[in-house]
Amino acid sequence: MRINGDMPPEKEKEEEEGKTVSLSTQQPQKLVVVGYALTSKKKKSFLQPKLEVLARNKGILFVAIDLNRPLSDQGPFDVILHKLLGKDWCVAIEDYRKRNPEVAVLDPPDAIEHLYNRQSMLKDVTDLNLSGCYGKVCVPRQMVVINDPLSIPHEVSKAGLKLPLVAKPLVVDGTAKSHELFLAYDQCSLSELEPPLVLQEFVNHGGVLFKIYIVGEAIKVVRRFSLPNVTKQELSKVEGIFRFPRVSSAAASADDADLDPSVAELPPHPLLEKLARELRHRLGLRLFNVDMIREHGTKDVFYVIDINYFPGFGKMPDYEHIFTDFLLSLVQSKSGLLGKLKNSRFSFSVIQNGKMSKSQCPCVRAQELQFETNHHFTTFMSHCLSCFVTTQPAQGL
Ligand SMILES: Nc1ncnc2c1ncn2[C@@H]1O[C@H](COP(=O)(O)OP(=O)(O)OP(=O)(O)O)[C@@H](O)[C@H]1O
Ligand SMILES: O=P(O)(O)O[C@H]1[C@H](O)[C@@H](O)[C@H](OP(=O)(O)O)[C@@H](OP(=O)(O)O)[C@H]1O
Repeated sequence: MRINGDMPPEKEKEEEEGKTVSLSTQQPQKLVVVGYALTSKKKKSFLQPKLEVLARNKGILFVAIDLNRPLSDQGPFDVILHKLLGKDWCVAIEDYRKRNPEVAVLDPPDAIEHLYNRQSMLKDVTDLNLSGCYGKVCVPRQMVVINDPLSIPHEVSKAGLKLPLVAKPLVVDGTAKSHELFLAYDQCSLSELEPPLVLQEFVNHGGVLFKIYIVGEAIKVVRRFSLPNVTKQELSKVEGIFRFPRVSSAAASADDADLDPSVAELPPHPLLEKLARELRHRLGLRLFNVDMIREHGTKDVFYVIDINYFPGFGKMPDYEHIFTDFLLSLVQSKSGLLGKLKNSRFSFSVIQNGKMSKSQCPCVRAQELQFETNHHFTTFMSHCLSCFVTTQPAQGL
């Protein structure tokens, strides 16, 4: 396909081979091929026509990965997007990532796995210190119950958790059951719950929740309806455990609703910037969202209650622009880093010695790696590429 005038012969050849597309300007662009491995539900919500059309106009092509064929026989891909459960997929994509460091695989399966457990999911937030960022970000007090439901009332009182409590299945595995949540008003009824679960203190927040979507460096925050406050009076009168629906995941946005301004005011942007930067780095992920609430009656005390990998981006305003820009930026920063690595003194010493001391590591997570074989070096390259995209440019390069 050629839309515009003359083109150098080598470009012409590339284009005939289907590797480049010409857009409306004079510059032919290399096609960015994005392989995706998503459930049919996720494909439907994410790969909407408005995304595919804009992507095509920007030279990005989405290609479905065939799960019945080896990944290595497919592609070549520039980027892989994936959200599938199961050990087999994790092993296959991890292996592919190691062997193909030039492909931006979003995201590493072990980092995604970290979010599939409601205990580990919030750990990085607990460790954060965002002082001086116009607000405080906490995690509700919570405990994990693995077995023996009859012991829950005693364990809860021993831990000093305050009622009401939100009971959430410990593991989030994409099933409807893993999103079945209960609100418990009294201690005795807690023994009716089915472990393994997390019991989390309910934080009054005025019925509005902030969903902070993170796509690489981009942040988008929206308001959603959430559970109403539980008053002291209600707590003293009501007993039992009550299942509640996925209220904040409904498509209805609270952005245009007539809300109390002190409840509706968005969290300060510098706070969100810092939170996103820290979590991107600590989690090693580029595609996620954070559910955050403001403690009712405060201006700047926030709680993170949930973090989701590859959430419903289709509901994020402008997602098609944000996502396509992100995909293009991945390809650009990747070629920049490869060039730097090839020319750097650092990569030379790694290849020469076949080993790297900890002090030479350009990024935090690479410190865990040792380079005894070429394969190890390839692993590092793959790791470092993802680090480069998620964090600052690596030191020493
Ligand atoms: N500690 C809490 N205090 C107050 N409300 C809470 C708390 N935890 C959860 N909620 C309410 O319950 C809803 C669902 O909780 P959570 O996001 O943890 O579950 P989920 O199953 O992972 O939901 P989804 O994946 O749909 O975002 C929240 O959006 C919020 O309305
Ligand atoms: O975008 P928000 O409001 O956060 O809600 C999402 C959930 O958090 C995700 O867990 C859902 O994705 P999965 O069904 O792949 O887990 C995701 O499903 P979707 O992508 O099919 O819309 C949403 O339900």
